[in-house]
Order: sequence, then structure tokens, then C-alpha cells
Amino acid sequence: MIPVVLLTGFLGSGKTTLLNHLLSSARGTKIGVIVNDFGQINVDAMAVAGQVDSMISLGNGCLCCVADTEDIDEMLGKLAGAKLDVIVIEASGLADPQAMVRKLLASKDDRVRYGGLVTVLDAVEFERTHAEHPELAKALAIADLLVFNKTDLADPVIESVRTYNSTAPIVPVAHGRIDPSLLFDRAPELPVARQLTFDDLHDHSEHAHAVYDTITFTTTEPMHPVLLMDFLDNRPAGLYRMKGFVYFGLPGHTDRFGVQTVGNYLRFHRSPWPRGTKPETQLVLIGKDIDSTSADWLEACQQTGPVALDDMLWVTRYLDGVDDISVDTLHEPPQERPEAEQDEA
Ligand SMILES: Nc1nc2c(ncn2[C@@H]2O[C@H](COP(=O)(O)OP(=O)(O)OP(=O)(O)O)[C@@H](O)[C@H]2O)c(=O)[nH]1
Repeated sequence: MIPVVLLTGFLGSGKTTLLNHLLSSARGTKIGVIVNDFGQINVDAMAVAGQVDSMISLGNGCLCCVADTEDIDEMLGKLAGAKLDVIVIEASGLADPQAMVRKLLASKDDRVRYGGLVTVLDAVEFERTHAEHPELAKALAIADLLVFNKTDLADPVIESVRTYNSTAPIVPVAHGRIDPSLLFDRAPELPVARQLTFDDLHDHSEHAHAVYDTITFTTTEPMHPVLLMDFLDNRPAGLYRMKGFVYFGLPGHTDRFGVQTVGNYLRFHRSPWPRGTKPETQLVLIGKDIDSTSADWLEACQQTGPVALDDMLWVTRYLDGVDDISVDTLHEPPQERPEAEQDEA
């Protein structure tokens, strides 16, 4: 039976980063993935890089709410036919893990079995998120493996987590770099280690999904770097997470600029547009009561007049792998695309 590992964690904690790490270090393990995102555009699916043997991508809502057990069985059935060693479901950052676990345990497909719950915690945001969302505590308690991510940015508050879950291993990491054997080789042990009770799996409190909303913005017009940075520096009220891709279209900067914000964090990642895709800006904003004028504000960040090339310095100082601002950064060649992404294209 193929183990189905559920990967959860609050918005922006590092699930896709961890999944990409697993995919790039799988060494012969055949992995199928289901990627679920909350926004209308499944940015996470576009950000999955590496050797995926089979992938199903679902956007626009949490799998825990939009799919019933039969839908999940259908997806698992499609993947199970592909002779995989493991299936990883990356839940949306607002999913209710209990509901997902319940649905997986109810699966009638005897080729798959529940392989455990892995929860990614954000070392920077953990205290704030759990103060704001006490309902997350219940899900923490049923995790089989807790990955404390972003330890390069903040110390993991392990004692605090222990008050919610006293038994599951807690692995502090940066950039989701866990030892893949923790999931793949030991997956059969994970659920056995935890006896899930009826109470564990039935929680009637509202989960975070209910209070978060999303705004999507797309345009094929190039964006103005200074105006967009002003938006990012003074983010609209209610915005917690923003992700997607930006097209600046300036000479030397026609690449795809992936953008990520989580709380105060902001990073850009530059890569070529996948073959066959038109350059366009696609942004998903997620938050609580996000200022409804946000899309208009983004619309006003499009280029309507001449833009100086040096304006890109406002962006390049937040580029992955760039430590200091220098004009040279403007002339660096784009990063190579991962092989798998090229193959997929
Ligand atoms: N410095 C640092 N950044 C990280 C780390 N892990 C992830 N990030 C960055 O944090 C941002 C969010 O990471 P993702 O992997 O997209 O998070 P996610 O949990 O998939 O996000 P959602 O699906 O929207 O909930 C990205 O810009 C990552 O590059 C880390 O350990 N250290």
C-alpha cells in the first residue's frame, strides 16, 4: 500500500519549499504529489520544481472543504495507478488537518493508506499565528512530525510547541531541508506511533479558512518597479500573505520575478518564464478583510510612462542570493532553470 503523507502548516510556513527539497533529494523514491492552494491561481503548483512522478494540482479553496472523501479517493486512485513509493499531499496554508486526516482514513482505495501528518512551523511567525488562531493547537497535537522551519531567521520555540504536542519529533531546519528518510523510510511507522481518537479528529471550531479571503490580480502590462515596491513596503491593511509572479519587462529584466511575502518578510526570486508561457503578472493576496481597494492599487502599479533601469535596484535588493545592492546585480545572467521544469515545459 502506498503511504499518503499529509503536509500541512500555516500560510507561508515553508511547505512548498520543503516539498521541493524532498523532490530534489528523493534519489530513486517515486513521489506523487497533490498540491492544493487557497487562491484562484495555484502558485504553489507552479513553484514545484524537481522530479515529480505524478502531480495533481488543485486551486481555489482548501481540499478539506471543497473535496469529500470520494473526490479525494478519485485523486489518490489516479496517482496510485502510477506505481509510486509515496504520495505527498501539500495542503493549503489554511486547511484543517483534522478534516483532511479524517478523509484520508476513510479512503476505500486499498492501494493507499494514511502515512502520517507532517506539520511545518514558521519560526518567525509561530507565536503570533498561534495567539491569533488558538484552533491550530488541536491540529498540532495530532502531528506525527513537526518541522520547525526558518531557523536561519529566528530561534525555534520548541518548549512552546511541546505544550501542544509532547511526543512527535520536532526537527529544526532552514529552507525545509529535512532528511527525506524521515518521511519516506519511516513513513510506515508514523501513524502507528499515534493513536488518533475520535476527539482528536472531530473539532467543531471554525478553522482559519473561514475568516481569510483572497484577492487575485493579473495583467500582461509590465509593472513599475518603484510603484510595486511602494505597494509592498506599505502593504494594504489585512494582507498576511502574497505570492505570485511579476513581469517588469525592462531591458535585462524580462525574466519572471517570483514574489513572496509572509508577514513582514519579502523576497523575489528570478527565473526564466517556462517555455510556452506568456510573460504576465499573476498575484494572489491572502488575508483577513483585505482592503478591497488592493486590486485598484496594484492596477495603478502598472507602467504608464518611462521607467529608469536603475529603478530595478528597489527590487533586486530583495532578490534571493543577493546580499548587497550593486549595479552589477542588474546585469547578472538569469539563473538556470531546473532540469525537471524544462522537461515539464
Ligand atoms: N529565510 C528563509 N526563507 C524561507 C524558509 N523556508 C521558506 N522560506 C521562504 O518563505 C516563503 C514562503 O515559503 P513557501 O514554501 O512558499 O511556503 P508555503 O507554506 O508553501 O506557503 P502557502 O502554500 O502559501 O501556505 C518563500 O519565499 C520561501 O523561499 C527558510 O527556512 N528560511
